[in-house]
Amino acid sequence: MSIKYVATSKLPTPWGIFAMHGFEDTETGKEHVALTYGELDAKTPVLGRIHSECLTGDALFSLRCDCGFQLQTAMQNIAEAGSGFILYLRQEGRGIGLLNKIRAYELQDQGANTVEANERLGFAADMRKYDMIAPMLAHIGVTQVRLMTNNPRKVKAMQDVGMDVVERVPLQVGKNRYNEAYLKTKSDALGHMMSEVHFNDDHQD
Ligand SMILES: Nc1nc2c(ncn2[C@@H]2O[C@H](COP(=O)(O)OP(=O)(O)OP(=O)(O)O)[C@@H](O)[C@H]2O)c(=O)[nH]1
Repeated sequence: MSIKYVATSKLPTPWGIFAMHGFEDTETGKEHVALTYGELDAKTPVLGRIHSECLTGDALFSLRCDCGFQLQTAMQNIAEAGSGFILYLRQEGRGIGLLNKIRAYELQDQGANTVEANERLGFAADMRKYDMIAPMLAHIGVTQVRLMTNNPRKVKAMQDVGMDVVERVPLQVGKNRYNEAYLKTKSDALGHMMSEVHFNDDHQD
């Protein structure tokens, strides 16, 4: 893994003006982004999130998952806190890629759950790796984190690269009639800590 910093620009959003830092994995060609807000101080715990790409949820308003809701809430929380970061990692579909995720969704439309669908396609339930986060966090100057996630594997990934995760901040938003079973499988089979996901089912057919 070789991560190269490329450039930084402003990213105005509904929640405030973030800075957007672009990185390239020169071995795989994958392009990753770190968003930062406010001043980050290596001596102070920073509110942050590692977010894996979900084109359908983050950009296409899908209600099949909670991804878009989590991303927006994380950005809002960071802006309200006055500082923070999001590492936006290009590992779509828990690492299987967009087209395979659509294949998996096709199987889920026929009754498989999110784990079974991956496995029927010959993939592990979660193929993600987090080795790119160390150079990205080093670049933005973060060492202590209040990590917004329900996923214990992300906490471990941070700790494995030497980050001090001073707190796990639950990010339980976006539950609706279309993703209820998906969230239950994440909790039952993938170990996500999701006891109190907020039910915001105001979406009609
Ligand atoms: N293979 C597969 N991937 C999915 C499905 N639904 C969502 N995803 C992907 O799951 C990933 C979710 O990423 P995150 O929201 O960062 O992480 P998480 O593991 O849910 O953990 P949190 O930090 O608690 O949100 C994204 O890469 C999505 O594209 C699905 O049904 N099948």
